[in-house]
Amino acid sequence: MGLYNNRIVVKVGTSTLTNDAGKSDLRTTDRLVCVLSDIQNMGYEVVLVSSGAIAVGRNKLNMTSKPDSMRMKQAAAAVGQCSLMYLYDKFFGDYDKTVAQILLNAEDIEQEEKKENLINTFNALLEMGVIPIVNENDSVSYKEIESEDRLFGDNDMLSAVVAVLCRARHLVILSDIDGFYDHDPRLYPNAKLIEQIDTIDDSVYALAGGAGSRRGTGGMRTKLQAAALATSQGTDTIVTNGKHPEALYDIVKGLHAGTLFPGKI
Ligand SMILES: Nc1ncnc2c1ncn2[C@@H]1O[C@H](COP(=O)(O)OP(=O)(O)O)[C@@H](O)[C@H]1O
Ligand SMILES: N[C@@H](CCC(=O)OP(=O)(O)O)C(=O)O
Repeated sequence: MGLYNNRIVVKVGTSTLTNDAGKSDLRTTDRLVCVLSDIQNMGYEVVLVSSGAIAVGRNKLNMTSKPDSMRMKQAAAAVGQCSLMYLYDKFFGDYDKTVAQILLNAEDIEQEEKKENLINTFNALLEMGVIPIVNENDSVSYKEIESEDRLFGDNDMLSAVVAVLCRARHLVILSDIDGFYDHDPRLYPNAKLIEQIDTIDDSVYALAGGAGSRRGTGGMRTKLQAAALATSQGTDTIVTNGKHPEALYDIVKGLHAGTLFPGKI
């Protein structure tokens, strides 16, 4: 079965949704919501994979530092997910859009029956013009937050899984940086942006460092893993800067933005 050419999955990371003080970056969030709504008005089906629950919860609970213990992270996620969805519902509502929340963990796609149900739910929502907003089910799926051999790893991988389930033409991973560079630009100021990567092999993984900010997790390594999965199923994957969500207009038109990992089939 082929891909849906008008279907796009967009992943946004914590580092885009929050500012340096750890509070919600309302302007960036609203601009992203505006562009996603506009793209849907242009005839595209949009799925948003959004991180941010732990950071937003942490802020709401006045936790001064990133919680170390699993129970505090899960508690922060439970509080933050609620606030995050309230914000999305409000912002998307301003553009006359309806959103839905889908919280997932690895078991939900490992079992064939659950996976089928999930695909049916996505399709039903998209047919009705709803914008599904997906996150890991952090408050129950401790494996996803902590374990090394986890399937989702973090939301980069989750977004690739969702793009594959939805058979989306495009997966766009919005980060706090313009794309994939030949070195981590935070450590190497002369690093150069790579516009297209056709093969994700060990030499490419060797260029990828970890998370850049206190708020992000995974860094470029998990984005490469996500791109490897999505492109193996034909989905074009783009890593670009979430501070400039207008790039999504170019991407749906097939124009260049950030770093492109072309789909393989
Ligand atoms: N080769 C690379 N190219 C670009 N960024 C890199 C690279 N290696 C490591 N990074 C880091 O990855 C960070 C983005 O990932 P992350 O901090 O997890 O944020 P997000 O919230 O977007 O997932 C960048 O800010 C950058 O410091
Ligand atoms: N599920 C977690 C986010 C985990 C994650 O992958 O974060 P990020 O690297 O900011 O995309 C949350 O909502 O806080």
